[in-house]
Amino acid sequence: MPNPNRVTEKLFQSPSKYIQGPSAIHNAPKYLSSFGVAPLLLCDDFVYGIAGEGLMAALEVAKFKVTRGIFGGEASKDEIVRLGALGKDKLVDFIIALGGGKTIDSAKAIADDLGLKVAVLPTTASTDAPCSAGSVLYQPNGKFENYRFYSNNPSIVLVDTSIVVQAPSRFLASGIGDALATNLEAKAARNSPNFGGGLPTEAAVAIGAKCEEILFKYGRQAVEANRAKAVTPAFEAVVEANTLLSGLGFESGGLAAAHAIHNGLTAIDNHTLHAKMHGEKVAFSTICQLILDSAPTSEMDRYISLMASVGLPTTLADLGIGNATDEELRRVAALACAPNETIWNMDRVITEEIVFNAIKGADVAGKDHKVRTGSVGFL
Ligand SMILES: NC(=O)c1ccc[n+]([C@@H]2O[C@H](COP(=O)([O-])OP(=O)(O)OC[C@H]3O[C@@H](n4cnc5c(N)ncnc54)[C@H](O)[C@@H]3O)[C@@H](O)[C@H]2O)c1
Ligand SMILES: [Zn+2]
Repeated sequence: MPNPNRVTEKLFQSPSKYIQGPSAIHNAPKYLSSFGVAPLLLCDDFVYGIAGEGLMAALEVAKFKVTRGIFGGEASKDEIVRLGALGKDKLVDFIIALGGGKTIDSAKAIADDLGLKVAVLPTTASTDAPCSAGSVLYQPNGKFENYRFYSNNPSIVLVDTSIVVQAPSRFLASGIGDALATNLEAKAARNSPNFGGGLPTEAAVAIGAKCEEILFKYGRQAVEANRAKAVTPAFEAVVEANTLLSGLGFESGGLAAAHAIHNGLTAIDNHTLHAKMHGEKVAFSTICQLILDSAPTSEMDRYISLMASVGLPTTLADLGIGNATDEELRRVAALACAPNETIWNMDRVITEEIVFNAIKGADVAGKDHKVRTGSVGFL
């Protein structure tokens, strides 16, 4: 019987404009002039100090009437309602997100609530948040709450690499962990609808592959450049891979097991684990994805070597849960297999038992790699 619900059309979505370069923030007034005259500038106190103050001054010179919204640190409903009320009260006509993934996710939600456009100015290259039409929301205590999807992507994403290079290299490495999952998950989810509800286009497939190519070519070199605070061509390439290519690649390509297992890890209550960055948890989960993909050892080694070379976790112990019991890992697998999870985008047979075994298989693959290379990691 033909399935009447089967999606047949392809769909690709993206921000309207992406700008990246050293000192790009100086051109923000020019790029933002078509959006309105009274932005709500959302950033936390730390980011205000390193970039917000300068941006605010430049916008005021260009005659924008800027309202500063001080982001409290969690992408929670409470925070979104509080800052949305501020924006409404001050009659703002567009939103600017300046900061990391949580600031960006909150700004997207505020813009959607107020029916306004959002301009995203990431100050780290640590996640896929800048380009996507979605937010990951949390409870004020940091527990995952829900995903929220929007009909539009951010209108503009502007990345100033002179600011991003000032961030600790752990942020760039974490972005590499997140971006390394993109191509593998898109390949595993090739025949399932993407986040826009259509099938992946050839462009999305090519973007995922290009993203991965750049990470293997320049990932380690970029992290070293970041440590030296040097904006080099390798650094620029990896910032683009982490931010633009991975963002477009995951949203229009699709996610699979790696992000589902990342979400499943919240089933374990462990402080060290939860202090890990998004991309660090995704890195280990990507090894699980490789196991489920039946990747040969040589292929596993290629990914694990890159992860290890930039300090990403490759074992459960690296994540702080080396002593996790089978019962705990089964809870991770169960959560990764929740009905709405992206793991179901995969073509292969998936059960909680298969995922539990993949987690154990990934852990021993990471351990085996450490023994063979004598590496101890430096996280
Ligand atoms: N919406 C999406 O598509 C998507 C995709 C992936 C991840 N995410 C979300 O992104 C969030 C993680 O984002 P994150 O890793 O950027 O962390 P984050 O937003 O929590 O930021 C971490 C810290 O970095 C600081 N910071 C920002 N810029 C800095 C700089 N240049 N130098 C030094 N410190 C700086 C901030 O002040 C903050 O304290 C998670 O909530 C995750 O769920 C969203
Ligand atoms: Zn991610």
